[in-house]
Amino acid sequence: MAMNKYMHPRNIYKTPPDFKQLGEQFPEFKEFLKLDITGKLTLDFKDTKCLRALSQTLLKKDFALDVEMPLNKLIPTIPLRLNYILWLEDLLSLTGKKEAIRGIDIGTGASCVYPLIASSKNKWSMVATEVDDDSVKCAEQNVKNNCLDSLITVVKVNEESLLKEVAIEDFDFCMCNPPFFGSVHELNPYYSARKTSRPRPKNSFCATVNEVVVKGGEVEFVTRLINESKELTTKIKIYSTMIGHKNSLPPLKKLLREVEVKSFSEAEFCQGNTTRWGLAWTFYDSFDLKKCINPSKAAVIPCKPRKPLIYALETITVNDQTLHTIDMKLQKLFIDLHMDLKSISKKNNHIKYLVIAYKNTWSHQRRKKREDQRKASESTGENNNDIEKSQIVDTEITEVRILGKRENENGIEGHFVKKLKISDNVKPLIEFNCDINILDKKVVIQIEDINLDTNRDYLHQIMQYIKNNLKPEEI
Ligand SMILES: C[S@@+](CC[C@H](N)C(=O)[O-])C[C@H]1O[C@@H](n2cnc3c(N)ncnc32)[C@H](O)[C@@H]1O
Repeated sequence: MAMNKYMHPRNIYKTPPDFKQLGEQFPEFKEFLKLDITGKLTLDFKDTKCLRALSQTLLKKDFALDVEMPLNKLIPTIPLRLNYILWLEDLLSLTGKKEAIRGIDIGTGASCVYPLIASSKNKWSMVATEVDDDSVKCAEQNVKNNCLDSLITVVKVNEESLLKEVAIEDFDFCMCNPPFFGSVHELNPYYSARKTSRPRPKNSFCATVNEVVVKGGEVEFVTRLINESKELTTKIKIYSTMIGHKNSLPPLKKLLREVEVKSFSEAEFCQGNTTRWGLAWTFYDSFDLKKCINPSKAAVIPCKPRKPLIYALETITVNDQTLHTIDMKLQKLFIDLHMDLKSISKKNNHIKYLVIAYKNTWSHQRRKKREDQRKASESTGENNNDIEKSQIVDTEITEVRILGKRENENGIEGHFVKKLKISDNVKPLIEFNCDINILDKKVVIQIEDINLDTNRDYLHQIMQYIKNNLKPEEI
């Protein structure tokens, strides 16, 4: 139960179920309980029948669901499934839609566990897809047994497509627990030479190969999903998937950037001794998925609302060029600080950037400048005023930037980054939205951090840096 404290804050299994109570309430569960040497009632987690009894009992007790789970198929663990549903609730709340939510569960399995929980808990309408004939039959029976036919439709689909067969109408979201492994070999840690020292899994593992193994593993499976989403774009508001291995995240996030999603969000699902990950993306710009707090962080940080920091340049005279001039100056300022500008939207009197900093480049700037000048004067190497090449290599960030001075069509000189490469494994230090607005002939700059767990001091320091370097008299 090492990671239960990081479970989603609304997950009812944060406090582990009391086996004694459960046994008293459900006699069919009691027969699987054993006394351990300390006299505590326990379950044999290596026995698939015990795992199934626990999952079935929790679904009965907490969701009034009666679910058939064939022993030769994947036995769903309920705390993890609930973590995913709760995260979807958080993501959907960003869209503003509260009722008549419609979703697709790709690969629902024999239990049809996600649609059953989603529709009994939230009254969501679900289309559940599956390729395996036996699983389709069992899933349909489970829907019928729980009288949820009006909310859940099980569809037998073709292996070739993940969404296209069913995403004919519009949906609010899609979800997926993909086969995680690329080969049977990967399944058993003992087969993999690299992992011979790994302990045996604590839980019994029971599933058919097709449920958990797919050619190319989860990266290829989710790559297909991302590529299909690129074609369907706004047909589905939020695309999402579970990820079984952390190292699958970097290539998939890279692909999301390449297909130019409007925003994406990742989550960590912690339960018992297992961690899984979630990835969600959208092609809508009316909501920002980055605003969704990672459930494992929300579980441990107190949630107090944060206000954006505001700098109003009141003394300047606003003309047609003002917004553009400030835009150029701010872009140069962020680029000089080695920050990454992810998205820029420009509308009439408003400009918005998403800014990402990977290291603290804004503190002690004067000292850094003096050191740079000293190094430059000592240097005998090539130094060209127009093109400055610098290669900064540190343990975490590899950044290659070629800065060029150019004039735009309005004759305003600016610096332009030609190439900025940041390793996908590097975690941002701070991500913030920067808004420039012209309101009542005043320019207002507003910055707001996206993740609640970032150090708020950084935002204050960055705002101070902006104030020091963007003086009204210089506009
Ligand atoms: C890891 S299991 C997940 C089962 C269930 N959703 C759960 O969480 O317990 C993956 C499921 O996806 C199904 N599947 C594989 N490829 C599929 C495809 N192209 N379309 C729909 N389902 C697929 C498999 O048959 C399997 O039942």
